[in-house]
Order: sequence, then C-alpha cells, then structure tokens
Amino acid sequence: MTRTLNNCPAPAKLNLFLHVTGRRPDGYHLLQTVFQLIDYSDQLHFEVRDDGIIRRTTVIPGVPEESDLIVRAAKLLQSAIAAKTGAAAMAASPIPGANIAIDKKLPMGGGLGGGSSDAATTLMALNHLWQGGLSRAELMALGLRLGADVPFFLFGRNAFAEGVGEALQALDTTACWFVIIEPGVAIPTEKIFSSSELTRDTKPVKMTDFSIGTKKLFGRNDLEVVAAKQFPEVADVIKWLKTYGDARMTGSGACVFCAFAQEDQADEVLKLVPQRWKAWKAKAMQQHPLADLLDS
Ligand SMILES: C[C@@](CO)(OP(=O)(O)O)[C@H](O)COP(=O)(O)OP(=O)(O)OC[C@H]1O[C@@H](n2ccc(N)nc2=O)[C@H](O)[C@@H]1O
Ligand SMILES: Nc1ncnc2c1ncn2[C@@H]1O[C@H](COP(=O)(O)OP(=O)(O)O)[C@@H](O)[C@H]1O
Repeated sequence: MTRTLNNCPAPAKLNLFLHVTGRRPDGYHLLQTVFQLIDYSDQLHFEVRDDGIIRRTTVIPGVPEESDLIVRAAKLLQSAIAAKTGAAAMAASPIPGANIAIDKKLPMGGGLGGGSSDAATTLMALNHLWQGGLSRAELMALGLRLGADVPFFLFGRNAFAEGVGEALQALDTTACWFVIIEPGVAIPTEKIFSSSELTRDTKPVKMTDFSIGTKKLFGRNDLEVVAAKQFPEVADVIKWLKTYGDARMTGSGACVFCAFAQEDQADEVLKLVPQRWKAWKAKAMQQHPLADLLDS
C-alpha cells in the first residue's frame, strides 16, 4: 500500500454567476451557479497511520482540529468505508488513519471554497491511500454532508450547478486569467444567506443561457448586494476593480474577481491594486488536478 501522498492541491473556485431561485423547507437556498476552478490552491500532505487515528499536524488559527473540514472528511470516509466493508472484513483488516498537513493559502470566508476544497482533496487522497474503493458518486454524496460546495470539487470539472449546488452538469468555460482581490474581511456564508435583504426569487435560467466571455459576465451574484452592504470593504473593491472590467464577488464573499483574456492584461491591473488589499492572478482550469486519482 502507498503510505504517503504529498503536495495534493485543493484548488479554489469562483462562482461566475450565482442566482438564488428559492429556499428549501430546511432553510437552505436553491441556487443556480457556474463553478470555475482556478489554479490557486492549498496543498495537503497525507501519511497513512496504522492505528486508525486521524491527526491534523498543522495549526490553523481559528479552526480547531476536530471541527476542521479536513479531519471531519477523513472521519466520515472511515465510517463510510467501514459500512461498505462489513464487520468481518473490518476485524481482519481495520481501516488505517492518517497524519494530514496543510499549507493554507486560500483565505477563509473568502468565497473561494477553501474549506470545501480541502475536504474534497482529503476524500480523494485518503480513498486512494486507504484503498477504500468508493466511487466518485459515493464520495460526492458523502461530501454533501460536509458542505454544499464539496460535491463540486469531487465532480472534477467546471460545472453549471443547481439545487444547493449538488446537481452538477459539466461545462466548458473560456480560457482566461483572473485578477482576484481579497478585501481583508472574512464573511461567514450563513450571515449572507440569512439576511432579510436577500432576494430569493430570481427567475431560473437554462444552462444553455449561460454565455461565456471575459468582457461581460452572464447574470449576476445575488449575494453581492447583501455582502457589499454589510461589508463596505467589499463594495470598495468592486467599485475599484470595475474600472478595469466586469468585476464581481465570488460566492458569499469576500473576494472579488475580474476576467481578462490575456495574462499581461491581468498583470497590468495587478500592478495598480492599492497596497491595502491583497491581490493575485489565477488561471482558469478546466479540470481538477486530482481528477485522475479518482478515475484510476
Ligand atoms: C455560497 C457558496 C456558493 O458556492 O459558496 P461560499 O461563498 O461559501 O464559498 C455555497 O453555496 C456555500 O457552500 P458552503 O460554504 O459549502 O456552505 P455550507 O457549509 O453548506 O453552509 C453554510 C451555511 O450557509 C447557508 N446556506 C448554504 C448553502 C445554501 N445553498 N443555502 C444556504 O442557506 C446555510 O445557513 C448553511 O448553514
Ligand atoms: N480546512 C479548512 N479550511 C478553511 N476553513 C475551514 C476549514 N475547516 C473548517 N473551516 C471553517 O469554514 C469556514 C469557511 O471557510 P472557507 O471554506 O475557506 O470559506 P468560504 O465558504 O467563504 O469559501 C471557515 O471560516 C472555518 O471556520
């Protein structure tokens, strides 16, 4: 059995548009969105343990080990493998554990799906290392129990998403570069979804209505107006970046992005970003870098 998997990327996503079309009886919101993978990632490192214990070996300020989505994903996978394997087989060959280290680069509460992507990478890597044998569909169902964004990262492709984000259809998006600006605030997703000012009745669109382009983005992000009102820093960044293109917030915020056809256009804008904001460029990706791990 392979014992280690190092440098496993957990890439960020952008929501190229995000419409809130309704609300389920349990309070979760029905969405339509396009998820875009970008080449800006956390990196995770896995080492198998024989004693069944799951340990996060990196400290993430503000995220205790037991509530980290990485640790929760690993424990959920252990239970799912145990349920699938059966008691007799388990007694003969118990499910291993893992030490998991992370180089955290994605800002928390940034709308880039960092925690969800970390969880998805953990499910893919440990299913492989532990020879769990769970299919992509089984992992996606597990992932949904951890967060609405997790199934997308396991899906492995850019996607048009409906439901709470779990009903996914593959979609090819335009090759482009994004400038992404972090306004310096962390926005809890729940705070935006629970706002009385959120509109929840955007008319549903069809996947074929989604048009791809770097000049004008399709639709809008319904969460943006709420986040910009509650967090003026977000409004400031949107206003600044709109000078250079069609700027938009991703997810429930706080990060704001703008697409450019050429890398040098992104570089030019990056040079002009005021020092008070952290900014970087990222390339649009068509595939999750670990997609083949699940296919094999
Ligand atoms: C808004 C989006 C868009 O991609 O991304 P982020 O900005 O968080 O990255 C997602 O829908 C977020 O997904 P995720 O971050 O996994 O959210 P979860 O942990 O499942 O939910 C956090 C809280 O947000 C609310 N929530 C989330 C998703 C949804 N469709 N409706 C909701 O009302 C619920 O109150 C829930 O308790
Ligand atoms: N591995 C993790 N990385 C980041 N956040 C995590 C992780 N595990 C749990 N969390 C929690 O999830 C929250 C949302 O983080 P994140 O997914 O990065 O942002 P967003 O949902 O805005 O994309 C964090 O504030 C943190 O409390």
